Amino acid sequence: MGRRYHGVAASDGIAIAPVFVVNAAVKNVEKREDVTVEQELSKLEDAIARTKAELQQLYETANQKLGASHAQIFVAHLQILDDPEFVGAIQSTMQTEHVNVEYALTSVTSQLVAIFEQMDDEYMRQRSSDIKDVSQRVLGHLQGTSRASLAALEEPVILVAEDLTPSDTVVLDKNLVHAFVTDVGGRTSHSAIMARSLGIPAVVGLGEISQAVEPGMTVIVNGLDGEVIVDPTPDELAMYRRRMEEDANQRQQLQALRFEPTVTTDGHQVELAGNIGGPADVDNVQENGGEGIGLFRSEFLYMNRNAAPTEEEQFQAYREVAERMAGKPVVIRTLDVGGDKEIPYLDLPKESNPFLGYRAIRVCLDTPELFKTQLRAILRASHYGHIKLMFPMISNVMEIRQAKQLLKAVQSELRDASIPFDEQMEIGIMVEIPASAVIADVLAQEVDFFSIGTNDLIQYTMACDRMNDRITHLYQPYHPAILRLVKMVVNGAHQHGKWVGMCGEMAGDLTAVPILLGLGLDEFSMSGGSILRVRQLIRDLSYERAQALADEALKQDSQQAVEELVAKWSSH
Ligand SMILES: C=C(OP(=O)(O)O)C(=O)O
Ligand SMILES: [Mg+2]
Repeated sequence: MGRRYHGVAASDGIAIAPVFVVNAAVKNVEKREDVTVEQELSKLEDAIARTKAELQQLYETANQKLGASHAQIFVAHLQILDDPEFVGAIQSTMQTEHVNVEYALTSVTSQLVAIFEQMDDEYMRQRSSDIKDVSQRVLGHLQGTSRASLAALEEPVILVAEDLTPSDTVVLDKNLVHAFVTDVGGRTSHSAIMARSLGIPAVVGLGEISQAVEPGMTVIVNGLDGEVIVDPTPDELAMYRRRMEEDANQRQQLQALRFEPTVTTDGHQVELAGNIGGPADVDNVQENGGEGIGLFRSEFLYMNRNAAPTEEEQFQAYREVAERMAGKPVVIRTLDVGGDKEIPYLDLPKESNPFLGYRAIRVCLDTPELFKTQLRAILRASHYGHIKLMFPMISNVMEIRQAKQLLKAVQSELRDASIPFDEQMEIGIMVEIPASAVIADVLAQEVDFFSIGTNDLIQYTMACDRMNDRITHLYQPYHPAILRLVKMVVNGAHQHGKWVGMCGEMAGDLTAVPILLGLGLDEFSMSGGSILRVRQLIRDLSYERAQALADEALKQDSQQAVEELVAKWSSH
């Protein structure tokens, strides 16, 4: 038997390929004083030239795939390599102390990082992480363990890493990277979301898998069950190759449903949409028959850069998505920063309970200039497609009113400037805090729609951190309390003639879907790869039976009882 590891099933599918270890941990740097300074200087020059070439390539790939705003970070990194304070300091350390280049590089880096980290200015503090990043790249070239080769893969591989950074994932070629496997992370971490949007299998949160494999070893990644098999036996390989084939056949067959409506056997229709983090993810939603974008996580536009994206940069991204969706709805969620989503340049305070703290709409209402820039960009883009606006983390009616007040102010500025926008744009909120679910009937009078964010709703209802792997058994989507809250939200919306969707992970969960359908959900939004399977399931169901199932599920005493009920129900 091969060695088996269990982690979080982050993106489904099966892959078999040799391992490519990303950034095989940079080896420890020793201080050596028996060096020839000339030689060390020339090694530095060479490593810097290679790092520049690598950054240039990253810049071009990012610019092409994700747009200028995402590419900007690499320009900043290139500038560091031209900065005499950095390069000059490394050279003079080698000359005055007669030490090896690796040592000079790491000691200058730590000195600069320490200086920058103490500065009051957040922008300057952010520079310290850029310097660390650039220094790692140069060191990688000096030690021959660079991440650079990731951009120049030639054979299919499975990436194994402690974690993958946005600058790694930007350059991935999904034809060659067949899966991801990482030590850290959960279903909502960056690498997991990225894998789902690329449509490749991934297992994350595996502990120390990056230490347990050697480059070139064969591994099987089973993203359906969250399992990784290292060094599989011929029997295991044969079995998983068969499963891969079945999986591929099934996907092929599902393509027949790409342009079909999602309608039950007794004629009840719902909408299936996709979740995206930016324009690059639209393809995957369209290839899988998404009827719209149910969640555009706009915070991804703010990540991996040194300053907030300008109005124009945001406008271009929103407009591109709206145009490519060609009249189909695109729900853009305003900035949801905080919790696990860090954006260093926004200078948010460190908090002991960040998920219960200063995040999302709370930050936006408190920094109206930042918020209004985004609202202007979204409104301007609304002229080019069917955009809907959504506010995250709403807990009370006052937040909605304040946000709408700011929106009104921006609308009137645009009118004054004769800039066109969609006057009828729908305004909705995420329902992801239990308080909002309970007063959904009240909130429904303030908005056009709801989208239920179960990723947060479950963690807040169960008092169970969604990132904490010690308590995953308490993170229970089918807990009757969650089902009852969903029911309250659906009823609250429908009572006032508003539609209600769900964009948390639960919307793509095949066990939950029949119950959610029966509870009356109008729209289901999920990662692109899940859409067709959910469509197939719903097209085989009767709405009447699903309603009876939902009624029964609400009466159960536990998540386990609900699971048993669904299993029994499905087999009839
Ligand atoms: C969709 C949600 O938002 P996010 O995962 O981005 O917090 C949610 O909370 O369910
Ligand atoms: Mg959320």
